[in-house]
Amino acid sequence: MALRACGFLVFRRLAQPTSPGVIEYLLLQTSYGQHHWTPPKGHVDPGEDDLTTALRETQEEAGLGAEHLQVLDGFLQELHYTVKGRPKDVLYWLAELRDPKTEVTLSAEHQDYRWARLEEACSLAQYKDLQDTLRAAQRHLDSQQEKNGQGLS
Ligand SMILES: Nc1nc2c(ncn2[C@@H]2O[C@H](COP(=O)(O)OP(=O)(O)OP(=O)(O)OP(=O)(O)OC[C@H]3O[C@@H](n4cnc5c(=O)[nH]c(N)nc54)[C@H](O)[C@@H]3O)[C@@H](O)[C@H]2O)c(=O)[nH]1
Repeated sequence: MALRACGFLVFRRLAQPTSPGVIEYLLLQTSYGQHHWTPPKGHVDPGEDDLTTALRETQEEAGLGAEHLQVLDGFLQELHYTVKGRPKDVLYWLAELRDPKTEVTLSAEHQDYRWARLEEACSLAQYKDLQDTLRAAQRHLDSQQEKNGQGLS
């Protein structure tokens, strides 16, 4: 059976005095293995539902709880890759940090974090499937912004 993990592409909007808000995505760098960068996510516990896992892992790994996050409707991406010969399914929702100044608090699983604009986030992410997911998130946010009559950078 495939491993299953769930998490959030957490983003924040930084208000700009002369231009529309800049979007930054939260990535965490693991303190083990290849020190890869990943959005907050983790394995689904037995009997746990996917969204609860995403919230729990984001609280544990970044110190951001449901009260800090606005989960967006209409965005859910599923990644499928292999870890040590075993298939793994990873689900990401998109969530906005309500107050962009909220501090991130790491656990021992991660050694660093970065708020990164799309291109930097894609460069940190390394994996094409995660890069595609970040780009899909940006398209989703851009299209929402267009509907609301505002531009995004
Ligand atoms: N000491 C040590 N301990 C480890 C290690 N490994 C785990 N632990 C322990 O596990 C706990 C974490 O448990 P949770 O938080 O519940 O789970 P996750 O959040 O799911 O975390 P993981 O790290 O298990 O899973 P991934 O991020 O998926 O990385 C697995 C591999 O997949 C590749 N990979 C990663 N992302 C992508 C992607 O987007 N796209 C593609 N295509 N590939 C990707 C990459 O090659 C990577 O090496 C830690 O506390 C450690 O105790 C390790 O190597 N050494």
